[in-house]
Amino acid sequence: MNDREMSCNSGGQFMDRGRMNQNGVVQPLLTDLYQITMAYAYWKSGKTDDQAVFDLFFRNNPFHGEFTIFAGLEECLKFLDSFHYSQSDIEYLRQTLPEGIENEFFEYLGNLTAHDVTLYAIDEGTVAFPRVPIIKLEGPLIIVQLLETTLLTLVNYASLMATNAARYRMVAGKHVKLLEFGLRRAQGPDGGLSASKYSYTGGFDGTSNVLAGKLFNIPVKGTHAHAYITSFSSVGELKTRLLKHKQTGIMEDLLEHAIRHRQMLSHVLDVSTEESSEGELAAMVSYAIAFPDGFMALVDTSGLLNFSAVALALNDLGYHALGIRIDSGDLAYLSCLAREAFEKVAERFKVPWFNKLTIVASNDINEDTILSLNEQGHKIDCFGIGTHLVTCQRQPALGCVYKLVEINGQARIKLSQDVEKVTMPGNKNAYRLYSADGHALIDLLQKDSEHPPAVGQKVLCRHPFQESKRAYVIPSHVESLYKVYWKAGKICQHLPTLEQVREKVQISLKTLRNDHKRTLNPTPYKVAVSDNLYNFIHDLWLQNAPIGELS
Ligand SMILES: Nc1ncnc2c1ncn2[C@@H]1O[C@H](COP(=O)(O)OP(=O)(O)OP(=O)(O)O)[C@@H](O)[C@H]1O
Ligand SMILES: O=P(O)(O)OC[C@H]1O[C@H](OP(=O)(O)OP(=O)(O)O)[C@H](O)[C@@H]1O
Ligand SMILES: O=C(O)c1cccnc1
Ligand SMILES: [Mg+2]
Repeated sequence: MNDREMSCNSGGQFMDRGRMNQNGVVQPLLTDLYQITMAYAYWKSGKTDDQAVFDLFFRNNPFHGEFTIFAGLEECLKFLDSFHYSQSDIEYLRQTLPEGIENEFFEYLGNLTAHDVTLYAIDEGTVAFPRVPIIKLEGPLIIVQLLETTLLTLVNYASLMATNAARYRMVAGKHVKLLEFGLRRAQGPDGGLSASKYSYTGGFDGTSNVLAGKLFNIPVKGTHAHAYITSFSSVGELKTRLLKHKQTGIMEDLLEHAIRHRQMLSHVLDVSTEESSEGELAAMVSYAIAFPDGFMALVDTSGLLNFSAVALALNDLGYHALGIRIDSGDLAYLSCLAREAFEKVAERFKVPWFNKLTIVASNDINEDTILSLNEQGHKIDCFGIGTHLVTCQRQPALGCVYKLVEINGQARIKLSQDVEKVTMPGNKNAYRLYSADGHALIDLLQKDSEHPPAVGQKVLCRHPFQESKRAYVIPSHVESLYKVYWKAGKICQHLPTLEQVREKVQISLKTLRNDHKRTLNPTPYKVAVSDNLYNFIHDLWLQNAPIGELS
């Protein structure tokens, strides 16, 4: 039994604690069958030592936006590090692949590692743009081909999720807290964990997903569900009403305090005590007894009276409630109503901290809901967002692809009727050119043999396919986008923590002009090729495009 099997059998799907962890389900067989059948055919045709270059890139930004956040790199590196077919993998392949596969091939697979591969990538957490490879791999054709599907599955959802989260963060503004509540609606358990991890990367503040909290060191947060309220129908059901005073240590009847305050509050808030449910009061009292320092209650329209009564009762015993969650109705209106009520109570009962009670809102929230709530004016401090965040409702997949661009030093181009799908051939480098005010101006792809662009020097940037579209750029700063992350069997960069990647996202987004980031009709960010690469692509295109015949 190898390490991987042991770690799965010992109950943990994920290994290690703390940093970004390798998911146990990520292993060489987590791929499409055709990668392995191609590997055999490559092997049979003597291509074992062919040297290939593959680009991993996407063609369109998601969510009708003009940027994408690159995420998933660390998982890719961990995958390369552990890449190895176990005995049982080989056994399974023997039984599964078509008959007649030579035994030596299985021996070859059994000894295969990613040690001869070199991986270049842009930093995880940076903004990325269509056609600029976010990862570039060099190495023996068979192994680099075998990595395709797994790398794509590690990057596509991670980047989509991080981008989605970053967009929610942009519309919510930096002062509102964002919590990910999506596990129950996510695409399965692994989708749920990835959603929690990468929504944190993209700018969320925490998750309700406890396992994600443990594995990735993400803050875990939560309130309570409707079930807790509806599980009580009267105060008679309370097994205890007693709570120790925080300072004196004397046990007091919390319910009694709450009922007394409820009478007075009903005048202040202009709500009759008849309108508020006794079961709800019982539920809130019992929850407050369980969490006197962390009392956060789910309120329906009528719940403000009971909440305020219990919060004032807690105050009598030396505790400060945290706030409420609203999960139905008009969230803008109800949040304003709640804030107004809290302000009244703060003044009338001389409890200034009541002004600062947190108002959490949830219920099918998406980017548009937040934009609309912003327009209407609201008093929400925190959004709990599930379904639309984790399922990426507006666009459920990012279309990263993995294309062969060079083999044995020869550039390869994939032609298509659709110009969008023509690949950028050859081994390339990528640079981001910045203006004097620190904004990213353009991403420039060059042949790897070219000199990098230099600060203060005019560089011709050409649209890859439209001859007349070109511009001179004099960069104030040039960023070489690729770093070697994996070489000779080793991760060769210091890997940032999840927290650092999260910070990187915000830093990187700041370099983008606002018109690239706005939600409605954002301006496309320019991606260009050097004059040299332009001519190279078009010569190769002509060489490879068959000449038609008219008859
Ligand atoms: N002020 C508002 N502006 C725009 N959208 C809102 C506003 N308030 C709530 N919403 C959204 O409107 C939708 C209301 O959904 P729905 O009518 O199903 O909920 P509800 O009936 O209020 O609550 P429940 O979940 O209890 O059925 C939700 O997607 C919510 O996020
Ligand atoms: O709405 P989301 O963005 O997915 O956020 C998570 C939701 O999950 C919970 O209730 P659930 O949806 O399970 O039940 P309910 O809304 O019908 O009460 C919670 O009350 C939120 O409404
Ligand atoms: O803690 C919460 O309020 C929560 C958690 C998951 C889903 N909905 C709400
Ligand atoms: Mg719901």
